[in-house]
Amino acid sequence: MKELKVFRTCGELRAWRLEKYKSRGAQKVGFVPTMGALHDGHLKLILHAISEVGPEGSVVVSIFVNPTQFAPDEDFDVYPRTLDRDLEVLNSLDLQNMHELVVFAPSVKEMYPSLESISQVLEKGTFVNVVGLTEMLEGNVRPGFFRGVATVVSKLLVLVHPDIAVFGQKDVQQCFVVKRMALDMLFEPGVIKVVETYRDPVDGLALSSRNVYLTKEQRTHAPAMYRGLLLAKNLFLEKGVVASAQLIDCVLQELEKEGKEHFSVDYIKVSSSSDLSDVERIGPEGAIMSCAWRMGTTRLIDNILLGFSF
Ligand SMILES: Nc1ncnc2c1ncn2[C@@H]1O[C@H](COP(=O)(O)OP(=O)(O)OP(=O)(O)O)[C@@H](O)[C@H]1O
Ligand SMILES: CC(C)(CO)[C@@H](O)C(=O)[O-]
Ligand code: BAL
Repeated sequence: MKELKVFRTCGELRAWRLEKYKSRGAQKVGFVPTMGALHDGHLKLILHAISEVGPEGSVVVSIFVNPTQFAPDEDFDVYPRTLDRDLEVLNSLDLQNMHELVVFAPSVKEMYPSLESISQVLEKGTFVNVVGLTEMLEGNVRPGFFRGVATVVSKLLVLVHPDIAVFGQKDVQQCFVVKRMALDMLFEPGVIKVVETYRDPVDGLALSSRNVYLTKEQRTHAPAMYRGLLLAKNLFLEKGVVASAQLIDCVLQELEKEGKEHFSVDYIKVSSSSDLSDVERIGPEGAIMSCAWRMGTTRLIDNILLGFSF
């Protein structure tokens, strides 16, 4: 079994990356950014990166709970931090088919050296902001969220300089935002790859680090949202229904059947595949149907693609 390399500082990661360029320039580097508390959804992204870089390649997995994407009333302080377990999970992967796996687990001070931008009171510091694409859906409910994501992802891309960086479709708006940021900030064309959502094989609930917050009862009700999304997808594909209101109603009916008191819905929307604005009818370019809801204090998201793919 090959040893994992674990770097805690930007300096160590930079030095490693420089060595890669110097030694064998043709080796590919894949990158999977995460906030840790690794689950099988993350592992799918890592396996995807491993298969893309090939046996000579390296994959960097970052584990960093990024303070700038959490609002003051969100769960930054209690977000699951399980680094030792995460390292065990990564160590147990079969690494025979690849050159090396690197974990980058920096401190907040490493990623935000002036510490200015992490202040929730001061509006100071350096940020990357994707204006447009970030104000609706998740951005409407979590103002500042995508500014934090775009900022940290651009820092990480600068450090790792990967050939490919892999993101999960579960966070569909994040995929749009990161792709646009990479395009506009002149990162390598095509560097951002999106991998489909990995779901519980039995009931289809999208795996998420936040699922651990669900009570047993909430967990049994949670998959109804995905069932609703699938029924809507079926209406679109089999019956040619393109009216957003009808598709949204189909999801709401499924929640009603499950008991709508279990779901506090933030939004269920059908959005344009070019700029994520609301659409009334789905055109030939397809659309994204996405939703966010709360079960008690836990907030979950999910989506399906209708006639569109990344
Ligand atoms: N079920 C999943 N299938 C595929 N990718 C996923 C899945 N869950 C998370 N990811 C992806 O993993 C990457 C890291 O996500 P993150 O560490 O925030 O995990 P998470 O489970 O989404 O956590 P949270 O519940 O806090 O949103 C992101 O690109 C995210 O889209
Ligand atoms: C991309 C990311 C690691 C940036 O902090 C985070 O938003 C996530 O885990 O999806
Ligand atoms: N998975 C996206 C990170 C977040 O929800 O904070």
